[in-house]
Amino acid sequence: IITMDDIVREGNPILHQPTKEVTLPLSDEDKETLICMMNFLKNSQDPEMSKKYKLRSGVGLSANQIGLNKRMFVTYFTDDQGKLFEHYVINPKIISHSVSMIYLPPAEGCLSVDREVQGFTPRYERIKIKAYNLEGEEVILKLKGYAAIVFQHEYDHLEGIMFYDRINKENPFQVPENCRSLY
Ligand SMILES: O=C(O)C[C@@H](Cc1ccccc1)[C@H](O)SCc1ccccc1
Ligand code: NI
Repeated sequence: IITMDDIVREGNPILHQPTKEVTLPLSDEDKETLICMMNFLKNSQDPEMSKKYKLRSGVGLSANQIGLNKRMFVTYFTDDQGKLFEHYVINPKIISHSVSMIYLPPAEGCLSVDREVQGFTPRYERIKIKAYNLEGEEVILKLKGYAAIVFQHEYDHLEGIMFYDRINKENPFQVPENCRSLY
C-alpha cells in the first residue's frame, strides 16, 4: 500500500517540473497505480488505517507526489453540500474559469510539505476541466468553491507548481482585488 514513505517531499525536482501526458487507453499498470493512489486517500481518512500506517489526511494526490512523471491525480472528499468527489483525473486541462477568485483560510497545506506555510493561495472560484477517466472516456467537470480549490491544488502539482508559489511574497495575506475568502 502507499504510505508517507512513498510521498516525495518538496525540493525533489519531480515536484517542480511539469509532468508528461499519460498514454490512453490506460495500461493495466497505470490503472493499478491510480487505484492505489485512491486507496491512499481513503486510508488517510480512515481513523484506524491512518493511525496504523501514520498517514496524514489527504483529499487529493498527484502521481508526481509518489515520484511518477505522469499527468494524473485522484481526489476523494465530500463538499459541504454532501457531494462526493471521488475522481480519477487523467491528462486534465482547465478549459475555462471565473474571473472571481477565492482562497482557503487560514492557509493551504500539502502532503509533500512538512512545514506550515502561512499566507493565502488565490484560486479561481469556478473552473471547467476536461480530462479522461479510468475507462479512457472524456469527462468535463464543472467545479466551484472548495472542490475548485482541491482540483487546482492537484492540477498545479502536475504543472510543477506548489501552493506556496502563489502566495504574495511581499504580503502573504494580501490577495487580488477580485479574491475573497471561501468562508
Ligand atoms: O498535497 C496534496 O496534494 C493533498 C492536499 C490537497 C489540498 C491541500 C490544500 C487545499 C486543498 C487540497 C492535502 O489534502 S492537504 C491536507 C488536507 C486534508 C483535508 C482537508 C484539507 C487539506
Ligand atoms: Ni499538495
